[in-house]
Amino acid sequence: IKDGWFREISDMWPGQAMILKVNQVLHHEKSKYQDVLVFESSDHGTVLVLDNVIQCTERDEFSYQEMITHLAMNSHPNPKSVLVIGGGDGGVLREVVKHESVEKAILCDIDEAVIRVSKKYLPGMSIGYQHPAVDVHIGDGFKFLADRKNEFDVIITDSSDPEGPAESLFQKPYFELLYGALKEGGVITTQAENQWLHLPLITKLKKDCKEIFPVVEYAYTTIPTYPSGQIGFMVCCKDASRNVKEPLRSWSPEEEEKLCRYYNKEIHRASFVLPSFARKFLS
Ligand SMILES: NCCCN[C@H]1CC[C@H](N)CC1
Repeated sequence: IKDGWFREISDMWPGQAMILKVNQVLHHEKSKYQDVLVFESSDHGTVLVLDNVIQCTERDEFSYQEMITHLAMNSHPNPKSVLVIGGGDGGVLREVVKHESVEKAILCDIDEAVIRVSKKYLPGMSIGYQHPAVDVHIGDGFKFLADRKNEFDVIITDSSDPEGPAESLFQKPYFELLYGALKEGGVITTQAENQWLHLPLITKLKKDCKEIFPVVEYAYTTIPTYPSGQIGFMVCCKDASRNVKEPLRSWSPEEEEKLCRYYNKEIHRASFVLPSFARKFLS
């Protein structure tokens, strides 16, 4: 932070940077895995930063948390057991438990500091931890999955970027583990980066996933404070006949209004529609 501004400078998005005005720093520590910073911004609410990368701001986190969750949950006929890998801020859990079918929601994040800090400074997201169906496991998602077979209907990988603790969550062995941990007809979504910045990585990710899952589709959402203003998701299903681009289940318009600020059944469909420069690599 310099002269009252936070700059998200990284070699993952060379030559550009999101910059947010800082009112005050609320917390800063070196956890076992990463640098953890929380600050009050002038216009984006409280902001969580890990290793100098914006993870979420109160102003626009709902876009990412709703889309990564409901693209998966509404592509499954009856999701009862759900696993979140990463997601320590609790936002995805908050979205998962909006589905009445959920009987068990496990969250596995490697860094206890993110959970601790989110419970203290991000109440609107960490509210997800309060639901009775939720269990929290601190550990490496890769290891957690290794001995879980045929257990989950939906697995959501809400990760940071490939540079850092989440590196293994972008490689093919991880997707083999996801496949094995899913029950029949299971669905996964993963944080799959930005089509303007990471097209080669996303192309490789889709290729790897297609060697494991019969259904693999890339979708994206708009989110102002992420690099280049959007982030994508890989949506995969074990059931070859499932069209994840169409919501299998949906809320009524009234319920949608009450439950979500970004996700709706039309945007579920629209999120898979890609610009030509990306479509030729990702379809
Ligand atoms: N629930 C927190 C979201 C973490 N995902 C982010 C995606 C974009 C990245 N540059 C940083 C992490």
